[in-house]
Amino acid sequence: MENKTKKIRIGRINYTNVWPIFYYFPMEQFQEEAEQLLQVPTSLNKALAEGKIDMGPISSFAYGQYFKDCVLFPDLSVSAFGRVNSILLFHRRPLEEIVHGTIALPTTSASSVNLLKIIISKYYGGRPTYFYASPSLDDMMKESDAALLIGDDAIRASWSRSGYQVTDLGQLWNHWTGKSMTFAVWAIREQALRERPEVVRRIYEAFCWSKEQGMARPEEMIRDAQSSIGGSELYWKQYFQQLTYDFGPAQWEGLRLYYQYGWELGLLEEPVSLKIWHDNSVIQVNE
Ligand SMILES: C=C(O[C@@H]1C=C(C(=O)O)C=C[C@H]1O)C(=O)O
Repeated sequence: MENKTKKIRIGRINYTNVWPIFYYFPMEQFQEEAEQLLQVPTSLNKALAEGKIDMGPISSFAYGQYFKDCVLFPDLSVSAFGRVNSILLFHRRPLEEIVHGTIALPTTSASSVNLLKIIISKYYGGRPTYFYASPSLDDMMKESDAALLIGDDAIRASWSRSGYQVTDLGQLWNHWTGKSMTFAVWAIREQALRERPEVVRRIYEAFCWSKEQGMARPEEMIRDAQSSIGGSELYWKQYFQQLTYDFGPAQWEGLRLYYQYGWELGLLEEPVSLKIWHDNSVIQVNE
């Protein structure tokens, strides 16, 4: 029997990058059954770990930390096969020269912060000093050689003519590995899945429907992004087109490599297994 009194709490990342999946999400259909919490990724990661939300997008790195309690939904993610345009490292000198320097990391991110650590360690042999800071480029750069920004903070900073060199981490990952990188995954706590399988299935189907709508008619979403953040119609059109919202074998392959490196470098405590929801059962992806 489903426990019908308990609402499903859905997290929502407060960046434009999730709009193609959330923009048309019919929340009004779930008024009695679900509620939404809008936060930056690290707050949602913590909320999911503590059981304060049940499902929604979290940092892919956070799934690597809490995978024992969670399952991932197929076909939903924020990924890129190359450029992301909103996971950006700003640096004063060429990358090769700053990999032993001081790098400021945003408190909002888990996936990208660890992606940067992996790339610098694995591919540049660097050992920088990292420190965490609020996502403000000017403040971050006061005492560092480089600063990482994600989401809308990165987009705004990329328009600011700061004079810094800019490296796109999605592009860098793809350059070194030839693979896709997944930044956000759609997770569900296994407990919620056990307690409310039917409503969870309907919410998942509504997300898939919303994603189809977002892909098929992005015009209103693009106008909305222009008026709330700025930028041209072309900018947003390309931004949403360059991101991938799927989560299938190509994304799993890139993510598995990311988790493997994360484990090898001691960023993750143990090897991560990818558990994917399928029609109310769970499939383990090994290869
Ligand atoms: C593509 C992005 O990915 C985001 C990056 C995250 C992270 O670094 O932890 C988490 C969620 C994603 O939405 C972005 O910030 O633009």
